[in-house]
Amino acid sequence: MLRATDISQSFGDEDVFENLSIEVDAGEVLGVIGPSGVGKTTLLRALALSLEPDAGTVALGGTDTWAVEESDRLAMRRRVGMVFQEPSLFDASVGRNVEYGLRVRSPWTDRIAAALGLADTPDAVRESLDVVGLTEKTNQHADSLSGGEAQRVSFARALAYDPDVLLLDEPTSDLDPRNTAVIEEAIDEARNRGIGVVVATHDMHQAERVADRVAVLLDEGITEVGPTNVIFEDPSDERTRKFIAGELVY
Ligand SMILES: Nc1ncnc2c1ncn2[C@@H]1O[C@H](COP(=O)(O)OP(=O)(O)OP(=O)(O)O)[C@@H](O)[C@H]1O
Repeated sequence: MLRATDISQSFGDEDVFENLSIEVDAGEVLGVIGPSGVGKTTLLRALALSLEPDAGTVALGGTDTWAVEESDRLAMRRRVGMVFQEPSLFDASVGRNVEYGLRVRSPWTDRIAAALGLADTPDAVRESLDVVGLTEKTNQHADSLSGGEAQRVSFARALAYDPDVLLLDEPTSDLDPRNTAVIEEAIDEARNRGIGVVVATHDMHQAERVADRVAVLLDEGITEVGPTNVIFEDPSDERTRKFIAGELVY
């Protein structure tokens, strides 16, 4: 579905990663774990097509995203949803915030819907808010939400437009256990819908709970990628083993 091949990125004289390859399939959750500052966010920005890597390719559905016209790349970018560590909602209702991802409504379609007496909230908005347990807050203003609820709305917004791939950058690092559990269930639901999900997290337990496969990103690049139970119980790379055991000090 989404595949980065031999990508390299540096900022000034700092190499973030070199010749890194990673892929996520439809309907699988890939965890990316690694210490803070190792380049998880940079990797996700490359996968989101918002950063063109210095070298290598990023292909979506087999098409090299940086070899196509800008307009085609923009269309491809819309097939990749992203949820950041900090939720950022607009100055509008919860429903409007989620609906933004759909980009199908306009004042004109609003007027038609009102004239015909149709429901004001599109099904995709209702269903996405249902996944994160917030349908009852559809008409509430976004600025009245708690941080955890705001993050759940950010997730619903990304889910609403049915992306092929969903990239989550430390989606629950500021959340309490209850909101974290809701997001993790929503990740499950995204997988069930056939979406390829990449979750970057420094919380190894979260990766163990939600991921089908895990990639371990250390200073040397990706030391190992494999099924979650193998990475946590029987890694083949010594640096992976040390990282999982908490023996690598950063
Ligand atoms: N736009 C940029 N310009 C310069 N340096 C950058 C830029 N983006 C990232 N970096 C540097 O690249 C390195 C990797 O950063 P990145 O945010 O990708 O790491 P991370 O693993 O996501 O860290 P964290 O878990 O703390 O968010 C850091 O040293 C960071 O300072």
